[in-house]
Amino acid sequence: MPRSPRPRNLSDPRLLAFEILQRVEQGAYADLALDDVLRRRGVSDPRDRGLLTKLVYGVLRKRGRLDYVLARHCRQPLGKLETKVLQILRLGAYQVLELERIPPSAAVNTSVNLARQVGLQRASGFINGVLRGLLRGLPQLVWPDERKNPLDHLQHACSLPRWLAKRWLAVYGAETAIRLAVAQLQPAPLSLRCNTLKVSREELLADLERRGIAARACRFAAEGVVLDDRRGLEVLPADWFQVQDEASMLVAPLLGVRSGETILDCCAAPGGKTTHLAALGDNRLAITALDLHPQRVELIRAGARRLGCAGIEACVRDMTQSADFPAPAGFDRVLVDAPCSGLGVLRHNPETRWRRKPESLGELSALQGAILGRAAELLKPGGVLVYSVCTVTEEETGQVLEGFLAAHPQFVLEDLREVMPQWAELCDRQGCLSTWPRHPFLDGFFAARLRRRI
Ligand SMILES: C[S@@+](CC[C@H](N)C(=O)[O-])C[C@H]1O[C@@H](n2cnc3c(N)ncnc32)[C@H](O)[C@@H]1O
Repeated sequence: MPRSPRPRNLSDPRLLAFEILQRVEQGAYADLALDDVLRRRGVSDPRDRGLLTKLVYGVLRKRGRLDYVLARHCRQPLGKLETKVLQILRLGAYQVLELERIPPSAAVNTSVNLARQVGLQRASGFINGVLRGLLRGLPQLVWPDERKNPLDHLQHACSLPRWLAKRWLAVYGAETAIRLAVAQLQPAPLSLRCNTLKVSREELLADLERRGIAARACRFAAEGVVLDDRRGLEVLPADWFQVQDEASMLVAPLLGVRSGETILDCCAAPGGKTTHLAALGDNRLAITALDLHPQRVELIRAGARRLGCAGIEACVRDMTQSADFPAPAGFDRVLVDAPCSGLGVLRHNPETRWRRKPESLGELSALQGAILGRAAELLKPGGVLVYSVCTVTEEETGQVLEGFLAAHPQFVLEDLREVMPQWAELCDRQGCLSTWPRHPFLDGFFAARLRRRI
């Protein structure tokens, strides 16, 4: 007689991780799915919350490594397995290979139990067999050699999809590509942008120190703080900071806003850079913040309210369409922080590496070009236009820029090494900001500053 499914412990981190990974498989964003589960299921024990976060992000980041090892102990190709079974195998393999504090036998047993809890008792013997085989084979495990076979090393040891491994190898060479890929396997540091409308970075750091919470100033971003202790998020007043990666904090200052100016932020949601611009302008700017999605425009408004930003008007607009609003050539400065592949923010959104396909880069490039062209019409002669993306693929950076400059001879590219000499080491040969590959521990951001001739 088949055994009946085990009763579910609804706050079991492994069960919740399995559910989240299933949702991600169906298209959800890992961070949103995780937040949603933490909120609705009330996982109160901080250790359970920690394990759940580790399991979800770890499996997504290291999927390439896990699959390499699992494939050696599974008679069928992994692609032929039922997705739910593969997910449980990955969760089990992740605990065996990467979580030293979980005894390997416990990792196997809890995986078998998990299979029973989710109605996969028929696969529990198979899961047990594969994971026990993996355990036995661990002493013989050899990763592809980084010198002899850097492509396989990037794919399997560094967990990149093969197409991306090939690209990075071609663009950066083996050593740099591997350094970059290894850095993207680490969790991102928790960095905050200090809201200078309310507090200075020195005051914020001093406050954290008084509370015994370890934190330090970011290296490049003037308002940036890295928190070594997540408790900082709970003790600081909510209007003192915005969670934001250091590389993302480098974009708004490139506009060089001045008090009283009119600013257009074309792709503004959720508003990290809009609120940064408001702070840089000391709340004395008129900022029009647009985004395609109404629910995301709400996020801009909520962020502005929380941080005490004035002068922001947030509206729903499709920037690829020629609309009657905003008025042509009306803005002193324009930011196009365009929708992109997100291949520079793999530490924050680890599912992107598996979701993104090389075919989509051409479409994104066309979309970015269309938005940039429309944005250019809205800038005053003599004004500054900043184009930025959280990726560094040539299609979405150099090619967009080249196409734009060819079609808009009234624009010139400015050299950011002159505008921001303190960030010269973050700039490429054209004088555009390009954090990778020199700084693999920042997110991969690209930004170019253009000026419209008078
Ligand atoms: C990289 S995100 C912007 C991040 C934002 N600047 C920040 O710092 O918080 C790109 C945004 O572009 C928006 N978007 C996509 N297509 C658009 C379009 N055709 N017109 C306007 N916004 C668009 C997306 O909804 C998304 O919010």
